[in-house]
Amino acid sequence: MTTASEPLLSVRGLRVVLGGRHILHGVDLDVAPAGVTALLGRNGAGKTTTVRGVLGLVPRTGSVRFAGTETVRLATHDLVRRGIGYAPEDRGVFAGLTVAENLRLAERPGAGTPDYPLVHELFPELKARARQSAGTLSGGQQQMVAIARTLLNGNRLIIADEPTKGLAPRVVTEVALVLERAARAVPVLLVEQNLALVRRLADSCVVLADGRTAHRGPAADLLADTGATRRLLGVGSNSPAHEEADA
Ligand SMILES: Nc1ncnc2c1ncn2[C@@H]1O[C@H](COP(=O)(O)OP(=O)(O)OP(=O)(O)O)[C@@H](O)[C@H]1O
Repeated sequence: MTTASEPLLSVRGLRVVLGGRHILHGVDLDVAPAGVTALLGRNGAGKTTTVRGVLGLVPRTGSVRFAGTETVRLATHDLVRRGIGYAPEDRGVFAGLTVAENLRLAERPGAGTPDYPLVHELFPELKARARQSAGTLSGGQQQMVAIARTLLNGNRLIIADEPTKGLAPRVVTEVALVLERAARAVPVLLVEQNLALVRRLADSCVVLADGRTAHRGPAADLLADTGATRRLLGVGSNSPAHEEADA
């Protein structure tokens, strides 16, 4: 069990080798038991591989403690059963199915009654659009479906991998609202490049560079330090290109 001050997820010295190449050389990160923790880094820094390492989708070494238990040797299905929900970068929404069918497919046997009351409370729009084909939803609404699926099964942590990638600024604002609502219910590890979104949502952040943790701390401190964001992320924290979510 975790105590209130203990991280929900604590990763230390995470290493991953893929195709004979060392991709992660020692990633350290903590996710608090509430709010949003942002995972940042330039393209190719190792963010997605870190998420895949945490979920056991790639062979990894080091320590991955989740809810007080060492999980680095556990299989992915065991981690999922323990309450880690994942919203992948491409959202993984089935375009030919309705919203209700997409949600039904995410119900997990053995996870108790699917928490539709929570999903409908946070996202009433999904109830209203239950019979609509998911392929006809906007990018923001599809992201809502992807996040809602992670909330159905009583998960204790949601990992959202670049939920705003490729979305228009207006849709980024919609996704920010979706994540804000989800984070009221469950802590979120948010992989994100959009610093305006990080500014708006994240309490703390972890920055990766070349497969290592280069910075950890309160998100506000990093974003207030233009020199650090330039050095670590290659952008100024007030760069207009990264302010879309404030619109
Ligand atoms: N299966 C693989 N085999 C070999 N190299 C890989 C594999 N998967 C990823 N890589 C490499 O590992 C490095 C980190 O990739 P990763 O996708 O984790 O970075 P990222 O920070 O998520 O990047 P992006 O922001 O572009 O999505 C990259 O150089 C990538 O080319």
